[in-house]
Amino acid sequence: MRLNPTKKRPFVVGFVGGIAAGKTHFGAALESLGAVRIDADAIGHRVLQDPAVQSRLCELFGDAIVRSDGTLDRKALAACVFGDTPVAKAAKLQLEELVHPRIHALAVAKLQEYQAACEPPVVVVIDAPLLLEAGWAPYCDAIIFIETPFAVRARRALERGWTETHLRDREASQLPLNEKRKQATHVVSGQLDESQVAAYCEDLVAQIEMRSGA
Ligand SMILES: CC(C)(COP(=O)(O)OP(=O)(O)OC[C@H]1O[C@@H](n2cnc3c(N)ncnc32)[C@H](O)[C@@H]1O)[C@@H](O)C(=O)NCCC(=O)NCCS
Ligand SMILES: Nc1ncnc2c1ncn2[C@@H]1O[C@H](COP(=O)(O)OP(=O)(O)OP(=O)(O)O)[C@@H](O)[C@H]1O
Repeated sequence: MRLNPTKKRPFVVGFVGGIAAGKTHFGAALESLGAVRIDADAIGHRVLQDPAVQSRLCELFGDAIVRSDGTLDRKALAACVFGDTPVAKAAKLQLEELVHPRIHALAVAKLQEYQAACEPPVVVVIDAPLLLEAGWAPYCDAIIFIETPFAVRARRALERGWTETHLRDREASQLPLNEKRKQATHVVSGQLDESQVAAYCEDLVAQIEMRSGA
């Protein structure tokens, strides 16, 4: 039996950049053109709801990370793991050792599901803030760095309820921006207006379709 020899493989786009650079924004624009998006933050939040994960987190960080109604307090957990002290750094490693393999397995399963679909999507977007750090680059056909100045990102993060310190603490624990930029295959401004973002994504999809002969 031949297995659908003409079936096209989806083109996988990973977005990287600073926090609040606009990765999800570009991903959503691609989704509106028919792409599907794998959202690593959302998968991470699901993993944190796993009772076995929660119980291990309580062993590691104490019961204060769980609210009185039994749900995990992500803000409290964030306070344990993001910071410049050796204790916070060790705590972040412990959290990542616990959740990253689970996030990775779920994301890869999702990617394989899209790849095996009878009618695979033309584009799969991987929206993973730690795409490079967590070793997901080999899954990507293109890695797009979104270039957005710190001041703009700080304003966006503020609107999300973060302080500048939150932003700096988290960003300090990621790969430096110049390194992310270096490892990318494309660079785009994170300050494009809506119609420019749409035009960029339309052009990208057109190039991908042309390449794959779709
Ligand atoms: C620490 C947690 C509980 C904080 O939850 P919170 O709701 O405040 O943040 P959220 O998950 O929405 O992440 C927001 C942003 O923080 C940054 N961030 C999250 N985790 C990390 C990390 N381990 N290292 C560096 N930056 C991180 C990312 O830029 C992310 O987009 C949560 O981020 C978490 O469980 N992180 C570990 C899992 C992880 O690494 N997720 C990233 C996807 S691979
Ligand atoms: N080009 C843009 N113009 C105007 N606002 C934007 C633009 N790009 C992103 N934003 C806004 O900035 C905020 C952060 O964007 P987004 O969530 O896409 O960033 P992110 O890189 O995915 O963030 P994170 O690092 O937390 O995953 C959102 O409120 C979004 O609507």
